[in-house]
Amino acid sequence: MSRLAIKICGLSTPETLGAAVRAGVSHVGFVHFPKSPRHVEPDQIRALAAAIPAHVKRVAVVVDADDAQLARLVETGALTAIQLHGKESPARAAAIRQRFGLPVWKAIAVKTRADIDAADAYAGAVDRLLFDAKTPDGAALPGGMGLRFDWTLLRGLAIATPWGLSGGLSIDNVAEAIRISGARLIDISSGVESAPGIKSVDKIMAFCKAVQPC
Ligand SMILES: O=C(O)c1ccccc1NCC(=O)[C@H](O)[C@H](O)COP(=O)(O)O
Repeated sequence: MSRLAIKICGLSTPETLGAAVRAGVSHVGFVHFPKSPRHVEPDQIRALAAAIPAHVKRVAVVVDADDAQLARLVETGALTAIQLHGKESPARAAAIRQRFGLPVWKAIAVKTRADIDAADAYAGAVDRLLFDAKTPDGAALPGGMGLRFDWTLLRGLAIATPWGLSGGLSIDNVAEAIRISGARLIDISSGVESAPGIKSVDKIMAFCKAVQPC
């Protein structure tokens, strides 16, 4: 079985980024969305990414970003993928992949099985799907809220597009989430924070340790 991939999302300091790298993550995520407490500007991403070894992939997280915003992020030269976390259509996702020449991930907001089924529309348009919990109408953010969905909805999922699990994961529940869902990539943000936007070195370490036996 392939090694489990871990993405820590919403990193914004050299200390916590370094902890994630030491803990063995495969991916780090930089949120570029001004309403988020985890928001980072392209210059910060460039500086932060400079200290990351090449084997750790760097994902920019955006919400319905226009081409100008995406161009500023891609021009940092720091990214290995773009994660679309808004209401981007399959056609828009495919156009972004074509225009910017980077792998594109699409976050799928999940509450019911119908949401998982609807992800089929992105086949061929994106490189990875990230199943995340649907946030309530009017929520401040479309992600990073610590909400989870019914992981059994992913059991036995047979789709060609690589996928990952996100939403409400924590040190205490991640092993169960992996066992139930069968995910081989997991993504976490608020579960390794001491306050919104403040990542904890200790929690990052403990989370990665909790994943190791899986
Ligand atoms: O984290 C944010 O602030 C954020 C803001 C806007 C769009 C997406 C955002 N996060 C995306 C992620 O990939 C999070 O890791 C994912 O939603 C899981 O978050 P959590 O439930 O807090 O682990």
